[in-house]
Amino acid sequence: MLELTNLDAFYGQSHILHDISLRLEDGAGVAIVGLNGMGKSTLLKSIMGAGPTVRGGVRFDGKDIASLLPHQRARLGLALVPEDRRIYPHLTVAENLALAGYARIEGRTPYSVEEVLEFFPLLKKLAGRKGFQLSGGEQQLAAVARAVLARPRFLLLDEPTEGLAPLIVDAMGDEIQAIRRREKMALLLAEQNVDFARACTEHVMVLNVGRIAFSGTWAEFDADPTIRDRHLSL
Ligand SMILES: Nc1ncnc2c1ncn2[C@@H]1O[C@H](COP(=O)(O)OP(=O)(O)OP(=O)(O)O)[C@@H](O)[C@H]1O
Repeated sequence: MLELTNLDAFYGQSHILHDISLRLEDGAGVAIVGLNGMGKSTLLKSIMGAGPTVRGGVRFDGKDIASLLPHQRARLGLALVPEDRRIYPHLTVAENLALAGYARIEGRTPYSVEEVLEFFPLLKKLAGRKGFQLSGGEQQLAAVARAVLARPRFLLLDEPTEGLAPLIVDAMGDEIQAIRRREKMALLLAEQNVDFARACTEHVMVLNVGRIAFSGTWAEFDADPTIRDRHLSL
């Protein structure tokens, strides 16, 4: 289980996240929604220990991991796919995936490249293509697949649908749901696309200027349209 208690995050003097508490049980799916600049990416990076300065509790299976380096958190089973994708442009899709096989998670055997390509049929057709020959959406799929290959327990996805065509968004949603079911992989998804987020998760948290403005199930979120109007409309 991943647990944040009274977490604050800073970039230099800028205080970005305020008093965030969150529990993500094994296998659970939580979406973090909110407009641009509300702190979604900062929250994921804070969990990974990759960027902001963090104050407060970050616990994994009851152990304090707040002082661990990102690669040490990765070895415990946390995986972050950042917004900017970072696929190696001069390696093929299959080679990009193969690299992830070296990132071992304690107690887990990674999938083979072939197995992961079976989970992502769209990528299978592109296995021999180099990173720079892929569309933005295909690169994003490859980045998600690369994270999945190591079989993380907690997958942190930062706006995977940003700028993608609706067909790829649908395919990605189906694939993420299928993998979650198969692996019991927990998902923390930062998203602006509420429909995609709803399809992939069971719970939702709304961030507003670095604070939790709402936390509940999607049914609770849908039952009160003022949440959406107040926090998700421009
Ligand atoms: N490296 C940084 N240094 C200083 N401030 C930053 C840095 N990265 C983000 N910020 C600021 O932190 C705040 C939260 O940004 P963050 O990227 O977490 O928001 P977000 O909700 O993920 O937005 P988006 O949907 O645009 O990615 C913003 O005010 C942003 O300008």
